[in-house]
Amino acid sequence: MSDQSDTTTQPDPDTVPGIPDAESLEPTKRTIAILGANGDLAKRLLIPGLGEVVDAARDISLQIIGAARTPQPNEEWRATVRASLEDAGIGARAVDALVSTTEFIPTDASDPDELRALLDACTGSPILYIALPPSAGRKVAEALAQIDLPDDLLIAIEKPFGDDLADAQALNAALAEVVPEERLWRIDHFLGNATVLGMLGLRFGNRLLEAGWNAEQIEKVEIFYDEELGLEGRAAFYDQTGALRDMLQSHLLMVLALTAMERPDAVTPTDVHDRIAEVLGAVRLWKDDPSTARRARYTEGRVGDRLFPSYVDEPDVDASRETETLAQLLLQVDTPRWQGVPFVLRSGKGIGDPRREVAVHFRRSAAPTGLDAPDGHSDTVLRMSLKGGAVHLDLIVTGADDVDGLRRVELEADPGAATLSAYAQVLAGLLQENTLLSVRGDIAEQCWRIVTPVVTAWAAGETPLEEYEAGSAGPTDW
Ligand SMILES: O=C1O[C@H](COP(=O)(O)O)[C@@H](O)[C@H](O)[C@H]1O
Repeated sequence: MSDQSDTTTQPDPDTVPGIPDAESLEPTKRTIAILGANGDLAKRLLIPGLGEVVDAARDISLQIIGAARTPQPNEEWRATVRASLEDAGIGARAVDALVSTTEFIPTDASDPDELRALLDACTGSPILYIALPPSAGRKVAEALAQIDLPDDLLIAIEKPFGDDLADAQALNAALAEVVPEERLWRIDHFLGNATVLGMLGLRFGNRLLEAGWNAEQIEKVEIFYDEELGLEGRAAFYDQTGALRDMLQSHLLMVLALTAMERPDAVTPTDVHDRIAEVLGAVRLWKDDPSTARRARYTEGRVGDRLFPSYVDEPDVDASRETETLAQLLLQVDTPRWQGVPFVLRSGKGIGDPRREVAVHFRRSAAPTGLDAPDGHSDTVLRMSLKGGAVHLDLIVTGADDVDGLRRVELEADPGAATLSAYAQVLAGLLQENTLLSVRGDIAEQCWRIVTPVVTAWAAGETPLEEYEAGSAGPTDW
């Protein structure tokens, strides 16, 4: 039985540490040169994200340079930038400032001389933003290693960070030849999600939760990020990537890390990253068994008012590839705090009524006989939404006139909408030179280590690729 209480608590934002405040950006003149500027990511997320930061912070001066191998007239590029910003609802002042200064420079990202020319064209402190497929990152790093670089250069690189563990290690080594770690941002926009970093405030700002955040009190943790979206024309990227690499290997493991890590001494990049690395170092597949990981892909179905073809019939999909559109991992965290607690991570595309939350299921209390909740679920559940940041606590209470009539009520704490989207929040960190919301190199490698046995088992065909109808809830019997 579920019941919506009207009890709403509003946490004081000042007590929740972490997310950089866009209003507090220092006046800076920067140029961000985007390698892969004609890609979907640049237009759909990166340029709008930069627009959001410029819109929110009046004192930042940013120039965007688009760079890609295929030449593009400046006028065409400016129109692209304008459309991308306007479609995202960026204010006219920021749109005009960014469009009036942007230019396009044709660049072969593996050619040292062309990279040198690109950096020379930057009028502000340069940021080289690598928005290219994982295989291209190393070539860029190797080309950069052959030229003199400006001392103030920052490098950002998009996920997935490499194709596998060995590739991520090689990419880390190549990038380390070019810039020190504190000038390198591995982008994972989930770190800018208000819920994810807000986890620090929620967990460590509430003694009640802090005291019960362990295996003695918690039965299981679910981290779900299902989406209604399907392939959306991204076959070139997604068909070689799949849900495990696209969502779980990067984003959902970061969410797990913030959920399960020990308390950092301070919310500084070093302290937080050390705690993240430590907890991820203790994560393994449940009982080290790759068959606990599951995969599936959608078949034809209706999602809302859209009719999805089967994944294999989507344009440019190679049906022989066995790409999964939904992946689930069952993990254990081998720290004293989490012995025996399963962590379920799942993300799927083409899901109707998708769940996007961290759900912490507390163990059942030893209520006296006769006080069991009528629906059989007497456990308390804390749900942290990964879309919007609201926190819900499902509690069991006694009915007002009936001491053994238990019912479930839901308390909601909604911190309200963040000024910046998750993507823009991470970009604000980059423009502020704050690495808190960047994925440190060792952390990126831990993420790959965790999923490697699954990648291997799936490549060997050891786990069946199941099917679910687009628009359904996905497989529910796992
Ligand atoms: O990085 C990615 O994330 C999105 C989901 O994040 P959202 O903030 O846009 O909801 C996912 O759709 C995409 O496949 C993936 O590459």
